[in-house]
This record gives sequence, C-alpha cells and structure tokens, in this order.
Amino acid sequence: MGDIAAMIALDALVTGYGKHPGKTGRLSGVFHSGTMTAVIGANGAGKSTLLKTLAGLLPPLSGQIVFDAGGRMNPGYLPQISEFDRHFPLCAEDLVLMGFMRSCGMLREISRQQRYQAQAIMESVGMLPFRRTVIGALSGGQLQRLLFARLLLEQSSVVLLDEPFTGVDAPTVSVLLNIMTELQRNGVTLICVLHDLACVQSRFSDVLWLREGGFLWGKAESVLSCLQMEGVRGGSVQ
Ligand SMILES: Nc1ncnc2c1ncn2[C@@H]1O[C@H](COP(=O)(O)OP(=O)(O)OP(=O)(O)O)[C@@H](O)[C@H]1O
Repeated sequence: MGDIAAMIALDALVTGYGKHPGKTGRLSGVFHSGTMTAVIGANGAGKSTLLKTLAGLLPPLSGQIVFDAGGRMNPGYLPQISEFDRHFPLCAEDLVLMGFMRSCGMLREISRQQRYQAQAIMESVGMLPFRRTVIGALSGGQLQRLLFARLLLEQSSVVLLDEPFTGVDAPTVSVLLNIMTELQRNGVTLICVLHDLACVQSRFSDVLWLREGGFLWGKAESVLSCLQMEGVRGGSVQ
C-alpha cells in the first residue's frame, strides 16, 4: 500500500456548486505524501465540497489539482455516513468485497484468496462475526468499521474521509484512528474533515482551516495555535 508517493498540490483551486464559488476563495498549497491533514472550519465553510472535488465528484470552478504521481488521482473516498444508503440489500462481507472492484472491475469473480484477504481485514476491525449480517441491521460504528475495511482493500495512496467519526462509538473511533495512523506510516496521504479539535491536536500532522475569505494551512501545532489566538475555543470549530 502507498507504493506511490502521493503529493497533491492545489493551485488557486476554487470549489463550489454550479457557478457559485465557496466562501474560501482560491486555495493553494500541498498535501505532502504520508501526512494526515485535518480539514476544519465552520458549518458551510466548504469542507465537504473540497473533499468531493478532490475525489473527482465535482469539477473545480477554477484552478487545478496536481497529482505528482501522474495520471488520475483515484483516491479512496468515504463520504459522510448520512450519505450512505443502508437500505441496500447487502451483507457485511459483500460490502467489504466491493473494495476489490477498483482493481478487478465490477464483473470479475472474487477469488478464494481475495475472500480470505477480506475476511482477515474484517477480523482486524472486529467485524468477522457479522459477515452475514445485512448492513441495515448494523450500528453506525459497525458500518463505519466495514467501510474502513473496504477502503483498506482498495489500497489507494490517497484517502479522503468526510467526518468519519460522526455517530460512531468511542471504541470504534479508537480502532479507526489506529488504522489511519497505520496507513499514514505506510506512506498513504490522508485528508479528513472533522470537528473535534482535541482529536486533531493529538493525532493529525497537518491542518487546513477553511474560513470565510481565506484559509490557514500548515503543521497542526501552528494552525491550532493561531486558532486559539483568534479565540476559537471549546472542542470544535462550529
Ligand atoms: N448539493 C449541493 N448543491 C448546492 N449547494 C450545496 C450542495 N451541498 C452543499 N452546498 C453548499 O455549499 C456550501 C459548502 O457546503 P459544504 O457541505 O461543503 O460545507 P461544510 O464545511 O462541509 O459544512 P458542514 O460542516 O456543515 O458539513 C454551503 O453553502 C452549502 O449550502
């Protein structure tokens, strides 16, 4: 995993819907390979819009995203869990096996070895006993563990996570954070939207703070100290 060093540069990137640019304006900077960046900012600041643009789901309104490994970025992307359709009639193991679609295509049969690999990953996130359970019967935390397992099978060098801990129990948050740290150690570039500043401070290397009319981007320590100086208190930027 992470065999390609994935550095992503934003060059005067403007994101938004239709013809309406977001509040942040032009965004320039670099997500260095092997960093774990928290994207923070008030509600409506454009965090999810940025992630969707990086994921290739929305076109940039202007500017560009440059991926140094060449070609298309093709990142692993986990949208907010509220966007996930739990009513889809799928069992836990099938959801995880979808992680092979990127490398094998939709219609290739899953090999026995891939099935073992998927089961080992399900075990590592504590979900093997639920492999035959339909996803609609799972808790938010259980579903998020499965979605992380699927991401791990995708073996992307860039991983985008939109509020992955929302509606998730504390033990699961700890499991997911450990997975993220392990990915980072393996050279994967992680970009994660979240609100919990204590978590940002303790686990993230970098912070991109989106705010009206601008942004602050750099090492977590320095961005968070600016944030404190500006009097943003409490556990989150709201
Ligand atoms: N599907 C959409 N169509 C049009 N405008 C949208 C759409 N989704 C979001 N927006 C608008 O884009 C702006 C940025 O929204 P976005 O969801 O990126 O903010 P956010 O920082 O992720 O907020 P939150 O913390 O509440 O999730 C907001 O003004 C929002 O109303």
